[in-house]
Amino acid sequence: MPGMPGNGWQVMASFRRDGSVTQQRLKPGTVKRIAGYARPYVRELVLFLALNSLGALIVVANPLLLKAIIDRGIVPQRHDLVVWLAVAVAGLALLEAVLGLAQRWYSARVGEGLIYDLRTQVFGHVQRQPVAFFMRAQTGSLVSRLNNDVIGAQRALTTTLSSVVSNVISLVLVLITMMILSWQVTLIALLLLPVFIFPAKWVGKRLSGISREQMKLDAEMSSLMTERFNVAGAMLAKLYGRPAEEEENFSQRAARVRDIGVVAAMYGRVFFTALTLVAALATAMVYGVGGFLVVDGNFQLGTLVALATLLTRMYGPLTALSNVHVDVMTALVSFDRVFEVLDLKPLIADKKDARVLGGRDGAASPGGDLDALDGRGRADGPESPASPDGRSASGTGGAPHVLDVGGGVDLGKGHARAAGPGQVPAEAPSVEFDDVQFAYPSAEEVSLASLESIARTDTAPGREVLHGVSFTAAPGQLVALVGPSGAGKSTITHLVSRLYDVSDGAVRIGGQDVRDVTLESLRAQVGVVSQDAHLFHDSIRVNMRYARPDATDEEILAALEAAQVGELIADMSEGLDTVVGDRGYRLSGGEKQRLAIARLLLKAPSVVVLDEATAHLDSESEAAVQRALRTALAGRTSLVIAHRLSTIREADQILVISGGRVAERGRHEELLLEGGLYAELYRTQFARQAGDGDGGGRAASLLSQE
Ligand SMILES: Nc1ncnc2c1ncn2[C@@H]1O[C@H](COP(=O)(O)OP(=O)(O)OP(=O)(O)O)[C@@H](O)[C@H]1O
Repeated sequence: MPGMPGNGWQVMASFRRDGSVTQQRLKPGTVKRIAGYARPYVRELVLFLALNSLGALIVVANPLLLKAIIDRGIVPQRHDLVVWLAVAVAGLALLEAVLGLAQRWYSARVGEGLIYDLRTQVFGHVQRQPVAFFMRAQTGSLVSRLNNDVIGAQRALTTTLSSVVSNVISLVLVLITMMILSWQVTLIALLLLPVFIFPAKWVGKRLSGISREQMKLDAEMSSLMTERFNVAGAMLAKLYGRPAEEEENFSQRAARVRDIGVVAAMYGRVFFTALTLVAALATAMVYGVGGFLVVDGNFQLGTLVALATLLTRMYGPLTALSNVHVDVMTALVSFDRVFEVLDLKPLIADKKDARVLGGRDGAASPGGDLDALDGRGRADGPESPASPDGRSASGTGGAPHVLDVGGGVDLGKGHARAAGPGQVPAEAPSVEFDDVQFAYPSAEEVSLASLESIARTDTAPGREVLHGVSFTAAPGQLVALVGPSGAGKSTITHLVSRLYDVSDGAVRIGGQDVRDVTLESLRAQVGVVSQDAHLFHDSIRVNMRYARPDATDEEILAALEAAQVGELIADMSEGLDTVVGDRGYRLSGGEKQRLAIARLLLKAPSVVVLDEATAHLDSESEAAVQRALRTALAGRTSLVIAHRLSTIREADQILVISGGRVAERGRHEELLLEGGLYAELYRTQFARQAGDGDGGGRAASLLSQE
């Protein structure tokens, strides 16, 4: 397009950016930190910028060659020179093409390399955040931080840097050359510039506002779709929704997206047209004024053509540079936002001198790096850790993974000690809560306001949820937690696997404070099965191996068998290769929990934390889950949020939790006779199960004796 600045689209993209970023304050040291990321790519960056500068030289060389062709070849009618100069123009074009490819190679290497570095770092760091972080942060914002901001950050080093460097160089060269050729014409051309720059700035501002609005409307429309089209949302819409109203609601949002799209397109076109028009007008003016001078013999024809060509290469860079501060700030702010995530210290991390849980020597983990989940070598290492009293502990290191436990374990009195050798961990540690106070961490401690959709208002420290909870689960004991909703049962279980840290008091496993041991060794010993156990969208084999990567198919099948899902898997045509999870084979609630129990058996932890499923299961699944649980709990110290009468009846100790305190404790029959909260709970929650052949007949009769 004649008079069209080569990088018109790029210029427009720059004006679309949100100009308000320039008001943001960067954290001190951001630029220095970015330089740290650029360091591994210095060689590529230098070569890239050198190639860019060479490209800028060609921008000027080309019009000068045209001038030479006209003034030295065409006008004096020198055929040889015309041919040679034309060949030179062609050669230059070829060189430009090669330069372009080389530039792209280096910019892609630097850019993609940097994206890779940042992305893997952010992923690793986010993974180490406590679960509280994920409860607050919106998955969408988090993924966007991993994608958009990381990409925005790399732009700082490639696109923005290169456009600044090449625009400055080419602009300086173009202006100098034009001045040399004719300072009068150059001045006239420059006079036209404000005619464009000011309206461009105005349209640019409008454009960036429209772009922002467009993104917001797009996001709203997408989230409406995501919410309505996920399984739970679709189900709710089917049961309660009014399709006509849903459609109307959606069409209103889509219409706003459509309308703003039209406005954005028109503003974009106006901007682009103005840019092209000014360059074309300037060209006309140069030809008008310069042509006059050529006719009068004051000016060579070639000079005129060179000036007109150079002119078209002046407006693009000038306009781009007039908005460069927005580009640079956008890129820097992206870096800042990525750094913000990287700087969020994980609330739960290994202490510098963290020991291996149950470790014989309790040696400090290597390196002592707060960020690193160290102690790996020890946890999986050959030395078999032992509990403090010198007995060999299991779960970490040398825990036997033999799963020959399908034969039914007597869960009657003393069930915990019923496990034979080689079946389950030989010795389980005690679990002790010592005057535990706990408040959920405040948002400020665990999250970033910018990752939450609604502005964070609850910066106040969380209200205390547990008040002086003390109890001890002796090795191999089954402790059942019961209590009204919101009493703090789940919270207690979260503290065992250190999903959160206590505010005061201590949680000890085998006598060791969980805060003093490595997370890796802690999680190797503590197995958790939640109510709605999550399975990845992958094969059963992969899901099972998540618990123990080196498990053989035989071991997996044995675990499945012991968890009462062996038959189900055997009936599947693809066996262990069957894909389960969100979009895979649909498992029932009971099957899912049994699969999770199988995963736990494979892990062979010595402490089990379990939230029994409340979902109503038919009596067959119920019995199967119950059998699976017996296997899972045998010989292990277990803390179970109990919803089944059979479990609480078998518990060595029942803790009745109420309002964050242990209100009552004892065995089933003792507590029933006390006639307190437990008896009340029994009446409202569990007595019903007594009639379901759950072995609660005796309990029911006890109650009726009151
Ligand atoms: N992530 C959280 N952040 C802040 N407060 C929380 C969080 N989770 C739970 N709470 C609060 O802690 C208290 C105890 O909740 P918890 O989930 O432990 O109760 P629960 O006894 O397990 O209840 P349910 O039987 O209904 O699951 C409740 O008042 C709840 O509102």
